Parts: sequence; structure tokens; C-alpha cells
Amino acid sequence: MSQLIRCAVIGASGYTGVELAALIARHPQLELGKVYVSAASVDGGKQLSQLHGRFLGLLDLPVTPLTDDELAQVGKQHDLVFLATEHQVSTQLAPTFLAQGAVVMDLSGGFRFADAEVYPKFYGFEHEQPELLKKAVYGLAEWNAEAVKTADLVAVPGCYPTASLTALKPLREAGLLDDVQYPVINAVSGVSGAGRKASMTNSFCEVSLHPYGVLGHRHQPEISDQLGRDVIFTPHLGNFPRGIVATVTVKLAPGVTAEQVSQAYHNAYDSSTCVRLYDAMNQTPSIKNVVNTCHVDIGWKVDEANGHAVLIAAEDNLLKGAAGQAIQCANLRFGLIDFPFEAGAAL
Ligand SMILES: NC(=O)C1=CN([C@@H]2O[C@H](COP(=O)(O)OP(=O)(O)OC[C@H]3O[C@@H](n4cnc5c(N)ncnc54)[C@H](OP(=O)(O)O)[C@@H]3O)[C@@H](O)[C@H]2O)C=CC1
Ligand SMILES: CC(=O)N[C@@H](CCC(=O)OP(=O)(O)O)C(=O)O
Repeated sequence: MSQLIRCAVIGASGYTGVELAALIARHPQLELGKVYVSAASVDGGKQLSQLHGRFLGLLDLPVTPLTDDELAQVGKQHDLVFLATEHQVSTQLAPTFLAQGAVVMDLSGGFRFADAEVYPKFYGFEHEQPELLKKAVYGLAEWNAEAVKTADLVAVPGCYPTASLTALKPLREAGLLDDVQYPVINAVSGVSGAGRKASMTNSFCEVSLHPYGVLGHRHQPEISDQLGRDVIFTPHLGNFPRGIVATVTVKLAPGVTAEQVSQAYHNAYDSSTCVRLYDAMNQTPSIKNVVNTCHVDIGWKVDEANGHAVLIAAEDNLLKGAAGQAIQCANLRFGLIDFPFEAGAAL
């Protein structure tokens, strides 16, 4: 493919949006077109690198307010539109860009469920595009690559589901999990997981380390839906900026050995450039090893005597948990190189 794919980012001043813009700007086969904020945003017209100094020299371009005039053009002027916007905003914008002929990658949860009934219960709004829910493809890149290759609307997974599903799916698909006992997922996220907008719960003096969304977080149905079985999921907010560690306790099917578990991971991921395996936990996956990368690191340990295993996944919530996975999906959809995973790629 010689022609560059022209990309727009909606919500570019946000934490995932700016990471997307930076990945696109460095991608040899993508071209960064316009980057947008809401029509009335206080940041309209400012340089992206003025809002995020880390990208000075790379993202010296203004953020454009998404006015009605702009809205009428985005999907005509770009081949690919990334939505790094809040869930309901994404559901309102996606149909317009699709109708204009663009491919849409949505980082929100707005299209992650085929069943519209999930939305009032877990997202607090009625979904107004139930027909699009059936067309959207869940963009867990290592598991849905074939479907992503032909999708016009990709629902990029949530950050916690990416870590949890990457750890659990190899065992589930290989039939190694016990049928009765729910996998138990405890995960800790850095504060950027909550976005850039100020709020009391995310303010410096309020954040310590605490669970939230207990038995009611919207990522529980997302993980269960994609895994094909119920789980217990408890997220925690930690006092660091970015990264997620998910520690998952599972009961194994009767007689499953450590060797079978190891084999399932290698079968699933040996050809993946994104997933790194920590065999036998000689090292423990940690945020330090994945932050500012697009990798998800997986470790595990099996106790054959009691039939349980502990699985650990670590990722950068803004990269493999959001923008990096969106770029993986764009690579699949447009038949591009495996950037940013190919040798020598710098983030
Ligand atoms: N943060 C994370 O770790 C992850 C986030 N996600 C999802 O990705 C999406 C973006 O998250 P995040 O980057 O954290 O969010 P932020 O709050 O950091 O950014 C939101 C962006 O959207 C813009 N925006 C708000 N309303 C509109 C609108 N009507 N039209 C256009 N732009 C708008 C905001 O700018 P302004 O308000 O100035 O217009 C800002 O640029 C969310 O759906 C989130 O759930 C998914 C995985 C991980
Ligand atoms: C720390 C924190 O607040 N994290 C966010 C999850 C971010 C994410 O993955 O976003 P989606 O909403 O797109 O699924 C939360 O728990 O709501």
C-alpha cells in the first residue's frame, strides 16, 4: 500500500486522543489530518503540543472545534476517524462519519455490546443506534483479527477488559477453566484511566488506593460477554498516572497441569508482537515494564495440588488499553505494517 491513510482524531486533547495523534504522526503509513475537540471547548484553536508538552515538536497543530460545518466534512476528508470521546458522544457521532464513507474506530464503550439493553443498566443511557451495535466488531486485536480486517466500525475494548481477556482467553478457549467457579479479577489502574477532565475522586489529595465499582462496574459485563462466562471483577484506583495490573485467580478444570497452561499461552501468543509472556513468572509483569509501550505482559503460576492458577496481566491503559490497540486495529483493517511493534519503532 503506497497511499497514506488520512486519519482524524475526535477528542484529541484527551489522554487517549493525544496518544492516538502521536501514534498516527509517527506511523509511516498513516497521515494525521485534523484533530478535534467539542464545538464549545475551552481548548479550541490551541496547539495540541501546548496542551501536552510531551509532544512538543511532534504535535504542533491546532485542535479544531467540531462545529456543524466541520461535522459535515470529517468523514469525507478522512479515510479513518478515531473517536476518543465519551460513550454517548461516540454513539451520536459514529453514524455520521460512517454515512460519509469513513471507517470508524471507537475507543469508548458505545459499541462494545450487541445487546442494547446493557446500556441503560451499565452506561446510564438508552442506545439510539441498536442496528449499528450488530455491525460493530469488538477490536481485541489478538482474538478478532479476521473480523477487524473487514469492519467499518470497530469497538476498541476497554482498558481493564484488554488486560483481563488477554490473560483469560487462552485458558478459556483451550477448555482449561473450571465450569463452576467464577474467575476473580482484581485490577489496579492509574488515574489517567478516568480521563483528563478534573473531578473530585481523581484529585491529587483524594486518590490513594481503593476499590470502586464493586460488583457493578461496566467492564464486568464486557469481560463476561467476550469470555463467554461470568467473572467477578473489582477495579481499584491507584495513586500513579498510568498503567494497569490485573491479577486473576482461576480454578482449573480437573487434572489440568502447569504444562497445559503454559502451552495454551504459547499457542495463543507466540506469533504476537504485542503480547509478551513471562514463563513461570521468573519475572512478574509490572507497570514499570509496560508503561509507554503498546505491550501487554502476561505471567502465570499454577498450583497443581489445589487446582488453581494466578494469572497476571500488565499494560499501559492508554496504549494497549486504548490508543495502541486502536492502531493495531487500523493496521489490520487497512493491511498496514505492524507499527508500532516492528523492530526499531519508537513511541
Ligand atoms: N483513559 C483511558 O485509560 C481509557 C479510556 N477509554 C475511553 O476512551 C474515551 C476517551 O477517554 P479519555 O481520553 O480518557 O477521555 P478524556 O476526558 O481525557 O478526553 C475526552 C476528549 O473528548 C473531547 N470531547 C468532549 N466532548 C466532545 C464532543 N461532543 N465532541 C468532540 N470532542 C469532545 C474532550 O475535549 P473538550 O471537552 O475540551 O471538548 C477531550 O478531548 C472514553 O470513552 C473512555 O471511556 C478507553 C480505554 C482506556
Ligand atoms: C481509573 C478509571 O476510572 N478507569 C475507567 C476505565 C477506563 C476505560 O477503559 O474506559 P472505558 O470506559 O472506555 O471502558 C473507569 O473505571 O471508568
